Amino acid sequence: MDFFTYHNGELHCEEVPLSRIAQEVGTPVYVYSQRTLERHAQVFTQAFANLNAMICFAVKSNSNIHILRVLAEQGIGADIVSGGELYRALKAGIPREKILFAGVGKKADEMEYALSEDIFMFNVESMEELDLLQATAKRLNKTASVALRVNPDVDARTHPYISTGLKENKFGIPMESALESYRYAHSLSCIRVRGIHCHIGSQLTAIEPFVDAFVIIKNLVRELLSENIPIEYIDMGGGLGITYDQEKPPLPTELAAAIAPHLKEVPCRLILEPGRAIAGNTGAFLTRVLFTKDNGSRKFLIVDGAMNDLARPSLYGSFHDIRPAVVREGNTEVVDIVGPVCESGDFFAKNRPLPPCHPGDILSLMSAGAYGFTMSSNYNSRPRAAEVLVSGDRYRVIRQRETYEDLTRLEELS
Ligand SMILES: Cc1ncc(COP(=O)(O)O)c(C=O)c1O
Ligand SMILES: N[C@@H](CCCC[NH3+])C(=O)O
Repeated sequence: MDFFTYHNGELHCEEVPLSRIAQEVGTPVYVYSQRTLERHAQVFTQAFANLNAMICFAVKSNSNIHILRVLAEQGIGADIVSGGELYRALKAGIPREKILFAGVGKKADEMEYALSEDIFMFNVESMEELDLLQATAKRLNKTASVALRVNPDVDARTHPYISTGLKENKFGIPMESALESYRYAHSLSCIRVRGIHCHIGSQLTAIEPFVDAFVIIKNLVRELLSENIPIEYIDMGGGLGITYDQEKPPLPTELAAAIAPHLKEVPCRLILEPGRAIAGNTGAFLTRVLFTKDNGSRKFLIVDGAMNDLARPSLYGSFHDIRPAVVREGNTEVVDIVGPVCESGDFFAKNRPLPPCHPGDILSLMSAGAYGFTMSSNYNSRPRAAEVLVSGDRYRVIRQRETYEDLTRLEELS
């Protein structure tokens, strides 16, 4: 459920008409609904409350510090993948004891930063990484709490670019060597083994892959415990999908119910790292129609947003619902919605039926709250979009639109 709805033919975010934001802040612009964000955080947290799960939001999905602050107020922690995300999480007031550091390629300076901030846990993905963490912790006279990320070889049945739990993927430690890797980790003086981590992919719309992976992990945990290797936490990562189009992903309560009987069999606390399920449907991306163009066989709407602002359609062929901010009467037309970037891959939708649109009209690309702004770039020297947070009948800019000066600021060397 979200709070983007039409009133009298005008699309609103909570009580604010999107056309007003477009007019006052300009386009392209990301608009987030605080009420939706809070609701999603609460629904997710409550679904797993009986299981006493720790919820760490995947900062990569939306890293604006104002969004993170809203989530921190809901008691949510952070799953980070870089020093930059750690900086943001701390700045947003996420308590260090709720911060997990994941990722296949952590650098020594990032480990040093995280160790000096005493974060909760590192999710380690290779033995070389473990050695570097041991050496770094030793140098700083610290102990690093660790979970090893294992790769259960389970098919998440999602887009291949965001499937991470198959043997062919770069993520995690293979199941065959997991036991041996844990024994080694347990022997290191500055490593405290505390958990096990697994994340099989993103935008999952079936429950079975989660359960299959959980059962594999549970069995491994039993083996580890029998060797007196202490596993206090099972971190199942993120991955729960959302509805972009017609998908019917499991509800958080359904996922909780499916995992609960297995979790009972081991003395571990559950950790989850949702990104999209919390942030995805809290955001919309607004773009203005610049021109229309009919080349005889196709009709194009050329808009002022582009693949640099919202990469998902170009990158994965993803579907985002597109709604006019103000609905015009008239016959539906089938159009390609494309941006100004010099690539044919710069499109938001192809062959999409839309009500009639004219230059100046505002279109809203829905479900853009996760992996939207965070994946944006300055390609074609396009300043990145502004971000706005709506609460009730008010809104505030939570990230200013970049300027031309911002584009060259770091190149001014003398
Ligand atoms: C380790 C890890 N945790 C959590 C997430 C968040 O995933 P999602 O946004 O699908 O919940 C990701 C991204 O897929 C990830 O790689
Ligand atoms: N960027 C991807 C999700 C990646 C998940 C990263 N672990 C998307 O937009 O769907």
